[in-house]
Amino acid sequence: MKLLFVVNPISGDNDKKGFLDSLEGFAYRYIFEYDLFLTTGNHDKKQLNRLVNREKPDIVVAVGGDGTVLLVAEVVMHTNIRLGIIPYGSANGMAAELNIPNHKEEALKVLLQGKSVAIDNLKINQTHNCIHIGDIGFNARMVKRFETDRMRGFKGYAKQFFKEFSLSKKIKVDIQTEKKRYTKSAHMIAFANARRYGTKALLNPIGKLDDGYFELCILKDLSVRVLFLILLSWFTGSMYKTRFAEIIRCKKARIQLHKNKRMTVQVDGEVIGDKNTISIDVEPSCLHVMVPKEPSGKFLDLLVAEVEYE
Ligand SMILES: Nc1ncnc2c1ncn2[C@@H]1O[C@H](COP(=O)(O)OP(=O)(O)OP(=O)(O)O)[C@@H](O)[C@H]1O
Repeated sequence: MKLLFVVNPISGDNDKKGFLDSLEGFAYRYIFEYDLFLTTGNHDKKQLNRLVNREKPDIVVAVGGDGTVLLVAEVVMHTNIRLGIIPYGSANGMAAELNIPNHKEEALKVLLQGKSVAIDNLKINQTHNCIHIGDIGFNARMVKRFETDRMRGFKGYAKQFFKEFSLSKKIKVDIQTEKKRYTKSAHMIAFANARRYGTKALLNPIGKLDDGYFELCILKDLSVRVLFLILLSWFTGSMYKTRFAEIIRCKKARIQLHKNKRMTVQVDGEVIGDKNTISIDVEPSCLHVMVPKEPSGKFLDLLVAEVEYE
C-alpha cells in the first residue's frame, strides 16, 4: 500500500510536526510506504498532478482542511486512486461529512482498514469542482472576509458572521433546473452535495454525497427579528420546514441574477470570484474516498428518511 500525504503547513493554524514525526512509526506499525508533498499555496495542483502520475500511489491523503481536500480530490477525480483525509483544517466539513475521526491515528487507520466509496462532484460553471458545498450570498461574502482576515478558526468565522449579518441584502434570481423554472428572492443560495457546513450547521438534511443529485438550499429571510429561530433551525436541521428556507433537489441548475448583478461565489471554502450566472452540473460517482467501515450517522439517516422534497 502506497500513500502520498499532501500536507498543508498553514491549515487551521495547526502544527503538523507531531503527526509528521510519527509517520515513520505508523508506516512501520501498519505496514505502508509513503511520500510527502508540502503545499505552498502556489501551483500546488500542477506539481501534485506530476507527482501522482510519477509515483502512482494507491491513496492520496489530504492533511489539511477542506481546501486541501478539494485540491487532492481534483487530482484523483475520474481515476481509481482514492482520496484519504487526515482532518487538520479549521472546520473540516468534508471529514465530518464522511465520518472521519478527528483523532489522527484513528483517521490514518481509516485509510488502511476502511472502505472506498464513490461520491459525486458538482461542476460549477463547467470549470470549478465542488465536492462539499458552494454558495452565493451571505455565506460566500463571509468566506471572502475570512480569507483576508488574520483570525483563523471558529472564532474567525463567528466574527465574520456578525459583520456580514448586519450588511446582508436580498438578491433576486431565476433558477432553471432539469425539470422546472423558478424566480426567487433570497439572502443566500447554496448548492449542496453534502449536508453540513464545517461549522456543523445542518444546511441540507436530505443531502447524500453519492446519490447523483445535489440540493439548492435557499435562505429567504435573514433579519435580526428571526436570527434566533434561523440559528436554531439551522443547527437542528429543521430549516427546510420553516418559512425562511426551501430545498430544491436536482441534477443540474442554472442560477441567473436579475439586472446583470454579480455575486461572490464560494466553492468548498474558496472564493472563485463574482459571477452573474452560475451553472451547476452533477458528475456522479467520479471520486473514490476512504471512509470508516462502520459509519456513525444513524441519527442523520433517520432525519433524511422523514424529509419530503420535490
Ligand atoms: N504553504 C502555504 N502557505 C500559505 N497558504 C497555503 C499554503 N499551502 C496551502 N495554502 C492555502 O491554504 C488554503 C487551503 O487551506 P485549507 O482549507 O486546507 O485549511 P483551512 O482554511 O485552515 O481549513 P478549513 O477549510 O477546514 O476551514 C488554500 O487557499 C491554499 O492556497
